Amino acid sequence: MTAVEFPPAPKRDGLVRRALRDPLAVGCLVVLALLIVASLAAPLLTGYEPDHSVMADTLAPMSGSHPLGGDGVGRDVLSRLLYGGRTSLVGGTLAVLVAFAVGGPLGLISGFYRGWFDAVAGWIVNVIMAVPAIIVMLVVMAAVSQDLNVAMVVLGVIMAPMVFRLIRASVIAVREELYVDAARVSGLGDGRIMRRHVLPVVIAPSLIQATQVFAVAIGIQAGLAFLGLGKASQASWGAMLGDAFTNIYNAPALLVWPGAAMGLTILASSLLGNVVRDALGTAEPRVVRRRKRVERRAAAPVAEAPADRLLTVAGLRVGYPKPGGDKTVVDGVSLTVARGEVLGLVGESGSGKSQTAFSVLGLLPNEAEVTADRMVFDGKDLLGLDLAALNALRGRGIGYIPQEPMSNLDPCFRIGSQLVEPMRKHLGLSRAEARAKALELLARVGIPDPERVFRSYPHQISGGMAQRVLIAGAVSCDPRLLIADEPTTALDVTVQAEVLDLMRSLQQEREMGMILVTHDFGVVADICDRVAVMQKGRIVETAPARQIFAAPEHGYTRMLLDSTLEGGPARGDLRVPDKPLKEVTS
Ligand SMILES: Nc1ncnc2c1ncn2[C@@H]1O[C@H](COP(=O)(O)OP(=O)(O)OP(=O)(O)O)[C@@H](O)[C@H]1O
Repeated sequence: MTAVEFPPAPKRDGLVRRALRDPLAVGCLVVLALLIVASLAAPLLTGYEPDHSVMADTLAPMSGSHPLGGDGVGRDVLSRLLYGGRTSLVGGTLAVLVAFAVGGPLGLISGFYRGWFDAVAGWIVNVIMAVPAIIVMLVVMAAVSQDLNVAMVVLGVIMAPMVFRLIRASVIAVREELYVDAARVSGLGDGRIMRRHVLPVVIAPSLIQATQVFAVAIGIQAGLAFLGLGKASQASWGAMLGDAFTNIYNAPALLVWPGAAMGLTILASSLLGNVVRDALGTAEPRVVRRRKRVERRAAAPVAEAPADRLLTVAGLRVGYPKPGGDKTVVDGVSLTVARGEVLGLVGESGSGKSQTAFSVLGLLPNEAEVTADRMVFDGKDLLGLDLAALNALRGRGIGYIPQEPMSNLDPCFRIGSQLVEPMRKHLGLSRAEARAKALELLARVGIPDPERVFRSYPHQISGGMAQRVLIAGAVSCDPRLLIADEPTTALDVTVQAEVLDLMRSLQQEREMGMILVTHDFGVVADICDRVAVMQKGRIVETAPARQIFAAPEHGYTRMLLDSTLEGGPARGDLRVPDKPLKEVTS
């Protein structure tokens, strides 16, 4: 076994700790905290009510009793500044809360489920965005309420589409990540996938958006108050600016205090958003790789199958709508897998192997048109299963080993937590039991220091290790069928052989059926009992492995074998595999 070098497991700091290392963030937080504390403590810091007017104090200079002087109608400027801070901070917060309460859930659901909900939500959002925001607020303030807080609630609704679009885009990006597919395959339901994999990714851009909405809301609120809208008794920085503007030649200093307070608040919250973005490393958009999702049609009646039959697929077709006519990528595929049998699905790139495997897992994209005469797993009609039943089956009944190990582990979570979660759900184990089983499995798949790997994040282990972790995860809930999609392609040659050995021994020890998708006849010779050869979406030949190597019938199979052998012998003597073959009824 290859020795694996572990870098020392660095401790990942939380967002707050990372942000606090940045002096700019500390400065912004101090400014915002001072503003909040000062406005909350207004009654303690000044003895004047903000709308208490004394004619004698009109444009009074700074003094002991009026530290910032008096305004144009004899009100204490300090008092109005402090109480005005309340109006601005409360208004900004209200707008943020409403925008996220409306746009957040809509964006999450639209991005995650798409379909009709996405279409309807998108339409509503477009309508809201077409409405001129300032006119709506002017109408509301004129006809409904003079309260600036009401205007901020309306502003929140008007800004909700921005939040909706951002969250929807983030969710769409993350749900196309392979580790979300892997979580789905391990049988986790939508709620858990949303909580564990989607929300952590959405939080970062949401925080940045929140600071922007906050800053914009404070600016708009000040604009409304500057125009003279809002209750006369409601002190605000905008109203102070309006008052200062009318006295700009007599007392220009009156502009300074509300202007500085507003500028500082907007600057601090915007800069804080930037710091959060940098701390979370979200400056670059995530790369979208591919997406798989289930779409099922009504089932055909299920016929009796032999007792040792684990999987029957008959007449499977997968097509994708294209402008010039549908593109059929799987065309009438029929195959069977017996208990404890390894079926190799071979063929050149693009022949439809993965699409066939993903059909069984129910992980094809929404746009895929999937039909089959029959798809039965262990007596259960897969075509008739709803999403919840399919989730219960994946992981527990059918395990999946993917092609790209690193992309199938969520970089945000420790390996241990990614192994423990499906076991707790499917096997009903306690956290301690699941942990013990995970450590046992990590040792079983040949990981030299299970405790350490359990505590590591995916980036701290090698590709070969990650594939072993995924194999441990795939068998953790004791599935009866394992689907492995080119499980060694992304690994170097020595590790490939070890991983194959591991898969073979696990398969034999647990008597699992297996579909092994590969284009490598060396792998077929190593592991497979039977082989189905695919070309252009069809199975052109199915035969026991020995027969395929000794006497391939189809010209395409001969061509594939010749091309494999051209560069020299593959692993072992491919034409005469020495392992005993199983008798299989197909
Ligand atoms: N979402 C999609 N829309 C349209 N065509 C698709 C989609 N996904 C896959 N295909 C097409 O389906 C065909 C079969 O793809 P599949 O991934 O099953 O091939 P494969 O035999 O597994 O090849 P490889 O070994 O390269 O993965 C390919 O031509 C591919 O372009």
